[in-house]
Amino acid sequence: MRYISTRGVAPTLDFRGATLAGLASDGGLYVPEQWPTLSRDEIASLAGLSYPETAVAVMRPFVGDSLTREELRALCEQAYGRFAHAAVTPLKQLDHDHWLLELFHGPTLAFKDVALQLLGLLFERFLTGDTEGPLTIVGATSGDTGSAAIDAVAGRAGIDIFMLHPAGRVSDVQRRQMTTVLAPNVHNIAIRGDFDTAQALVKAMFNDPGFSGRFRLSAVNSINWARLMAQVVYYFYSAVRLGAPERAIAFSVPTGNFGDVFAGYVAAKMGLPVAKLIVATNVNDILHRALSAGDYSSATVVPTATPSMDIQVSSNFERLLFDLGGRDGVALATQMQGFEASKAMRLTNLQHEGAASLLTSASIDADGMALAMRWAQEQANEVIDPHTAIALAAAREAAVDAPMVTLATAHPAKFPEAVERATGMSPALPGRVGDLFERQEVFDTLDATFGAVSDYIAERATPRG
Ligand SMILES: Cc1ncc(COP(=O)(O)O)c(C=O)c1O
Ligand SMILES: N[C@@H](CCOP(=O)(O)O)C(=O)O
Repeated sequence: MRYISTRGVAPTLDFRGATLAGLASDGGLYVPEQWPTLSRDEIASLAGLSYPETAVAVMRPFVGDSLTREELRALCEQAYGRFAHAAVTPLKQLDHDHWLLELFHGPTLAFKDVALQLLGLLFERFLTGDTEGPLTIVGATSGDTGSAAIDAVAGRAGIDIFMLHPAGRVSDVQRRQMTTVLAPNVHNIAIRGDFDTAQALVKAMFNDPGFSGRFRLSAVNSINWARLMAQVVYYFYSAVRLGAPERAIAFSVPTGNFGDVFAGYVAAKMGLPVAKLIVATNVNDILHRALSAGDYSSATVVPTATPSMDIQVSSNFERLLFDLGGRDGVALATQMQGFEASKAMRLTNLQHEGAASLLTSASIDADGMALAMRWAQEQANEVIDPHTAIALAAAREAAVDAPMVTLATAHPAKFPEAVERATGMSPALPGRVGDLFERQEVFDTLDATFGAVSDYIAERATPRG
């Protein structure tokens, strides 16, 4: 399998190369040259497989020659062996039509662990015997990617990680899950700005030839293809349990950076019968405006009780626009450069109408979120996190004639205040996070400027060999 950039200029890479590169050198994102497909029989044969076995079957075509089947199996068993539930991503039924897909049984209590536990192992495997010098991972987080990535790479040789989070805009649990990891290769930076600014700074460092020439940069955000590949697996795993390929399944996905829902799009491209993908946003609803009216124009980020989704520039939307727009890298580069300059863009008819056949969207406000939390509690005695509630609210509004799976992306104890406000319940942190509130925190706070952040990293990272 070869990987091409959405902007058409960067070199084509194999899976190992795309994983280590993170972002393409032309500013685009890597995508597979073509979508591999699984036949109906192959999908049916996933029934009864364990999560790691399903992961091997779904990811194998993407990995190509970069790993043998046995190597991939060993990495999946190791990655998913750390999950606290035997099913790794269990389904829970809420009523006749609605299920929750619980994605938060990993070490840091959010869906990010599903991909990042594997990505940490992939980095280690691909760096073994490599002589190009240590990897400098630079990432941006609105709360959950940061802790999952840090857990996945803390203490690993040959890797330094610099994680930017928006100061004061993540929950206490999220912040402490990052800042109390005191491994020498972990560097936490609170920036005076929002997540979009942090993400733009990360991309600017990749795109600055002086900086990226000096350090061997890589990414743990969903700009890294390997992240999305690992997330495709749970769409197959859950759909097969609910009757696919004989019946089509709908998914409602709480969405910010468009990574999780794009993984669902990939599953559909691979042949999984998906009735609908619901893109559920909070009031930071650029994606809802784009999908419903073709208007992808960024607005000021409003802080909400779903901080992980307080995003107005969604990285992975570029992958969708590329695929729907006929995979024309030159045209997409012009479209994206226009957006980067003006913060506004119209979808072409091809992109807008192409999206509508599979994707629908909803913007859910604080009241809608709280109502969904109470409904889950009253209906099924389930305490859900606010991000999950955004998607559940959208799922309950949607007119879709298919079993509906809402992706439960975080454990409610990551956001105790919002849960308590809506339901009166105070969810307890699972024992696996340990004495989080007793540990010492270490992080630095910086202005959200390229100079401040790149100088900070340059002083601490190891230059290329
Ligand atoms: C708990 C939670 N739910 C939903 C999302 C949105 O996912 P995505 O950015 O892949 O759209 C995030 C952040 O990514 C998150 O942390
Ligand atoms: N909500 C995310 C934002 C970054 O998303 P990613 O999937 O691109 O890493 C977070 O928790 O940091």
